[in-house]
Amino acid sequence: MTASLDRSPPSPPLRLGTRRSPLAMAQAEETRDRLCAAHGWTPEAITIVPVTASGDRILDRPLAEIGGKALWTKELDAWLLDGEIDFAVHSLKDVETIRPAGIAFAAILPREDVRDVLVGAESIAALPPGARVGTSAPRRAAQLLHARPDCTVVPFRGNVATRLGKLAAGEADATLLAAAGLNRLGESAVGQPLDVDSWLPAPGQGAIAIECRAGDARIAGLLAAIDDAPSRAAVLAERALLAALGGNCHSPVAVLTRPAEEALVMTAALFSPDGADRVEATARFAPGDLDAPARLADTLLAQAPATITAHFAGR
Ligand SMILES: NCc1[nH]cc(CCC(=O)O)c1CC(=O)O
Repeated sequence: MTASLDRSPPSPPLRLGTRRSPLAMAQAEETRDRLCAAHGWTPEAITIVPVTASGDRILDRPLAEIGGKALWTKELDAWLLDGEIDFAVHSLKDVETIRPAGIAFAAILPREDVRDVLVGAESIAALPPGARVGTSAPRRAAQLLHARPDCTVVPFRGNVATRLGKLAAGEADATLLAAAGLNRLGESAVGQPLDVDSWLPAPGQGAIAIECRAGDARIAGLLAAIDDAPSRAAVLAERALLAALGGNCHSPVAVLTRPAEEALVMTAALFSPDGADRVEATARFAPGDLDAPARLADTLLAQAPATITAHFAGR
């Protein structure tokens, strides 16, 4: 990361769009701080513009059931395309695989802890028999039921604090959250992180994506200063896998891409929604090679039973 020579702040200030949840606001502040540090600006150089997303308005149904597209990005996409904001910050995990024409990733911030955290028990094995586990993520539900078919999944929607509140109120015995979200909210002491060798995260988990209008060279140039190339290579590979599977952010797919001596190593697993079936495969490829993850998708689907392939459209 190199500081720009021109330290005069932009005038008028740049407008950064974000969802309103406490985690989204923390991510927006992190983005503003990194951008100001990279360019030598004071925080007034960037105005944070909060937007209520449809996904935050509808809280009584599982997301997979609402089914609508772009629940977290629709409003910010419109504001970006209309020029109401200059750039938008998202949890990459929540960004649809196919983006509107006219919107481009301008930066991926350094990836946070990628792991899921179990809150309410020391480990998956230590969950009491028949434990009720709160989650609305099909991936987490399938992973849990694969390891512990005796457990019951309780639908758990809402932001991190809401879910922890439901757990405290006894609506479930345990819940699963992303370490990245907890860390960014200053709640790193909550729960037990799950080892990635036995519990893979979601595609793009822990990464923050910053988008601008495609062709906006001024904003793209400013954002390039905070792009983290290794994180970008890993998460774009995970999105390429998801796209080739014909999956979306509600698909029971778990994946992690790790750097290994000039290469990336991707391990991915697909589940049937009830967790009964699971297939896994690993590939090693060069950063930037998006055909390799697509081939890994083919390999996974070729070895998967119909209980799994029924939930992926393939290529
Ligand atoms: N599905 C909601 C969501 N989107 C991003 C995060 C956490 C931050 C991240 O994974 O980058 C969370 C909460 C969670 O899964 O616990």
